[in-house]
Amino acid sequence: MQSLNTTSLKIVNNQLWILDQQALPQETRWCLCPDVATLVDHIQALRVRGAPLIGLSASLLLALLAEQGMAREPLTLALHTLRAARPTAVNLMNNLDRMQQALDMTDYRRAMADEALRLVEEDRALCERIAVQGAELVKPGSRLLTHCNTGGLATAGIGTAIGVLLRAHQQGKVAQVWVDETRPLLQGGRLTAWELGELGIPRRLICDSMAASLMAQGQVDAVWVGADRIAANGDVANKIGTYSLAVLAHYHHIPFYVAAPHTTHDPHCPNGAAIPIEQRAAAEVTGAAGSFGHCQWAPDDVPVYNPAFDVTPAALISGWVLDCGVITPQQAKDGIFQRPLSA
Ligand SMILES: CSC[C@@H](O)[C@@H](O)C(=O)COP(=O)(O)O
Repeated sequence: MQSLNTTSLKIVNNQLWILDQQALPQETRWCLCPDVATLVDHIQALRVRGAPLIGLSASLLLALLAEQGMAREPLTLALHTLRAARPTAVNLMNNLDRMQQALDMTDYRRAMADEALRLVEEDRALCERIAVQGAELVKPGSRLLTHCNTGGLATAGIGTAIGVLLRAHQQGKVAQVWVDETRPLLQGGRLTAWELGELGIPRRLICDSMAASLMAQGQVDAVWVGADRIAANGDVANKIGTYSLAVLAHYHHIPFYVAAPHTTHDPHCPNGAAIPIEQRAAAEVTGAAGSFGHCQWAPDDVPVYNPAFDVTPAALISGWVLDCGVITPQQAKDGIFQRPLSA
């Protein structure tokens, strides 16, 4: 397969490498993904993460395995194993549906390579279109708040919500980005704080619990987040903590925007309650892991609740900023998300 280079995925000599998003920003470490078990482990450990990137990494690995001579039956098994790696982000399932169609073709080896690379190129283009649409909504001098990480690390392109922040910044409209640290896995504190720095976007890190008082002080002009799945009624699953930001934004009359590619939309999922929410290990909440090793502060025997995502009801969303346009609350109420969307 031809070489490929994105911020966090690369193909060199027909091998897939992922940038370890658990090691950043202290260390830039690339990990090899020679087989399905290794990639599933990287995905579950969030070394590869972000809705679009998970789907792209799985598609690229399948294409490489096909090229290396893997037969249809083991490829089908591999596809099903990858599909189950993480349950919430529907981009994984949507990408794998397309890889399944390629696998069904006579020349499936060629078809899978072409499809995986097409998915990467499409994701790059989708990010660009989201950014163009979103930047128009940003007013000059804005202080924007974002949650989790939605940038080049999480996609093949410039990102979703962070892509919007980048284009708006290039247009001179961003005074500052408030970066939620995003407990428990700190995608904001580790990844977004780093990525915005690399992009030269003025940013200031806060603990998640500080957003409310900032809003009360009038220091947040809009909230921009990504999405892992958009249901048929417009409800959105995204990183845990997103819903509380939406409630806070609503109370303080602050616009709350969701930026995502149409590949994050799932018309078969009727509403947020039907979105499968991944539950994760207690150790992520009882302590923290990082370049310093693992540090635990909670008692060993404390019971823990650790959902990786929450659901923001459509009623709290000011606009769904997609590659195919900005969906308004009225359009969502009228059922636009009940039908498939296209680029
Ligand atoms: C462009 S990434 C959009 C979402 O995937 C992002 O906001 C998010 O929730 C990521 O969760 P993660 O658990 O880090 O994969």
